[in-house]
Amino acid sequence: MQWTLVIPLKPLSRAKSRLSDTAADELRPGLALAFAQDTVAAALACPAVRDVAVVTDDALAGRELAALGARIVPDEPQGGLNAALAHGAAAVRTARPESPVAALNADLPALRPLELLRVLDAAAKFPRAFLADAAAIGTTLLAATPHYELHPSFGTDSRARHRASGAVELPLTAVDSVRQDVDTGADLRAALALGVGPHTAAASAGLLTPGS
Ligand SMILES: Nc1nc2c(ncn2[C@@H]2O[C@H](COP(=O)(O)OP(=O)(O)OP(=O)(O)O)[C@@H](O)[C@H]2O)c(=O)[nH]1
Ligand SMILES: C=C(OP(=O)(O)O)C(=O)O
Repeated sequence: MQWTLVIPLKPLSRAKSRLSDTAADELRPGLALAFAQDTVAAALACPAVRDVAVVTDDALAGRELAALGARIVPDEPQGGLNAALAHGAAAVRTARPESPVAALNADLPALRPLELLRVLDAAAKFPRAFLADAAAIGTTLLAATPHYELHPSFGTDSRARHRASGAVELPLTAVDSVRQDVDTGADLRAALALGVGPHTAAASAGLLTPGS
């Protein structure tokens, strides 16, 4: 199955507020962009991914992610994360009604294409399926196969909500790079330990010193 991924990205100036104890105000927009660049590049390198649509109103991020090969969809609803995802999925299905679609967070800087392949192949067996994040509280990926709506319910405690909505939780092991979202300094440290993409490696150089 060849998937279209929908990746939401809020304006960089407002992104990653929970990293404020790790990265200063003037550094966080660049970090958020780097996370998104590494996420999009790894997603596009996955053999099960046909294309990537990024829902964002950020002009700089739009240019940089389009340069990597993503389609940019303006965040027309202006209604937050789930409205942006539903809008992106609808745009995809308008163009290709039979397309399998999956929402993927933009903050997965350690994402590995072959781990994403395993997740998407597993998701292909169910109408709707999701992968819990590394903290086992949230969600990093929510997938819907053809003829099924995504019905995204991301945000705090989204794992329980997605499960309650009928989506099947994928019980995969060894897909840490798809689960490791970065919200806090501890998350960034965990992602760096897994191995991040080049944009995040450059943007985070010097941020976390050993033992800090
Ligand atoms: N297009 C769009 N994307 C959003 C919106 N809100 C959040 N996102 C994206 O959804 C994902 C998860 O978002 P959050 O965890 O709420 O926000 P964050 O910027 O990653 O981190 P915090 O500021 O620390 O909450 C990230 O990829 C965000 O960029 C929105 O209103 N529109
Ligand atoms: C939006 C989510 O992630 P975050 O932890 O980045 O808020 C989520 O887990 O549904």
